[in-house]
Amino acid sequence: MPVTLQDLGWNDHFQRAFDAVAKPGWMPGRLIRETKINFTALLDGGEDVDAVVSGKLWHDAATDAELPAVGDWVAIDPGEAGDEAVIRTILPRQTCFSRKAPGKSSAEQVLGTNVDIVAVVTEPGTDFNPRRMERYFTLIRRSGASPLILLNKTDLFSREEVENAMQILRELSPECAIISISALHNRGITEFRKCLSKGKTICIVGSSGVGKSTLVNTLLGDEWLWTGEVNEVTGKGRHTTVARELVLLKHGGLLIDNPGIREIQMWTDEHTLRESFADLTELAHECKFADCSHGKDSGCAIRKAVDEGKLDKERYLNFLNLENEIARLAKRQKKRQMNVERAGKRDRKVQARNYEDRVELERRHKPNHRSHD
Ligand SMILES: Nc1nc2c(ncn2[C@@H]2O[C@H](COP(=O)(O)OP(=O)(O)OP(=O)(O)O)[C@@H](O)[C@H]2O)c(=O)[nH]1
Ligand SMILES: [Zn+2]
Repeated sequence: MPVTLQDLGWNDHFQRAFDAVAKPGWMPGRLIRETKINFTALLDGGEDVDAVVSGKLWHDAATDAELPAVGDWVAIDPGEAGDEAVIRTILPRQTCFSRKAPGKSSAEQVLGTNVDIVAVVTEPGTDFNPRRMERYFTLIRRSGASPLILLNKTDLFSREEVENAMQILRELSPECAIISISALHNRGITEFRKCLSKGKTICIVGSSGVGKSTLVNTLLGDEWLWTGEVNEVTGKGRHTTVARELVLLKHGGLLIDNPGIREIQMWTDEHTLRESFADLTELAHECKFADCSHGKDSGCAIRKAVDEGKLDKERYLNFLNLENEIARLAKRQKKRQMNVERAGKRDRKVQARNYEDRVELERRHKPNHRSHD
């Protein structure tokens, strides 16, 4: 059966957005792969097409986060015969999963868009860290996606150990679904699959070694459907961890297979951060001093709650660390802004010119190139 737009996550929201901008001949497509020079999009029927970003779209993007990303629904202009297909617009994103780019920059790095569920994989052993989970939840909440916790490697732990870990996670985020699994032994996978209904996009994150690849392989098995090309040597669908890719799952649902988040840093704003610690922010109003640092200051309501055992110490420390993170981020952002504002405009113009030249060049060099003639 041919792949429909609905299978790919299309809905009324995107249809309306598309109808509002589309010119005759334009087609909706979902971006499944990004390379240095172009994107691959899946179209109605499951056919894929390579497309470049329009010069205007490139030019109008104030930040990298506004450029197309894997998961985006876009309007594609196939152009005249012989033209390279062009991405004209990004249809408004329903969710955007991103983080602060690795390193010192404060730029936002988009990991995947229109993601419905972000599954955080952890395990009851050495990786187990409620504080880190808080950080994931903050990122996920900010993206607009729903969080799901997969407690993996349960085959290595006793019932009590697993139940204990589950309990801690439940208290941390009561509204979040938690599934205990063993990716290696195929346990709990059926329950996990129930979350992956038709048109729903999932993204799997977690520390290195926690079992993400094993889980993805278990999930895909030999039944994973690559609508893209097949490797001539192995006869298998291409599955690289280098590029970010979106895969259509045979039993419904889509997976954005992300090359493992090794360095999870927060890209978030003060508001979101405070929201995830709303109870502590509330409590801070009761501190004696308005500028209480919740450290050694006298009359600190938060420290009092810790001392009285009403507030978990870990959560308190996490709260303090997050405050530091906000300050560091703000400082970096400010510094960057000063440098970038001057240089940025100039650089952007050069990039755009290069980009337009390249599009033009490709057009001239590949006069008969079309992806699916
Ligand atoms: N016992 C047990 N081992 C598992 C399970 N899932 C994964 N492993 C093992 O854990 C190790 C790491 O698994 P990976 O799937 O490579 O972990 P990853 O999260 O993809 O790691 P990165 O690629 O570094 O991000 C491998 O040796 C797996 O065989 C499980 O459910 N039970
Ligand atoms: Zn205080």
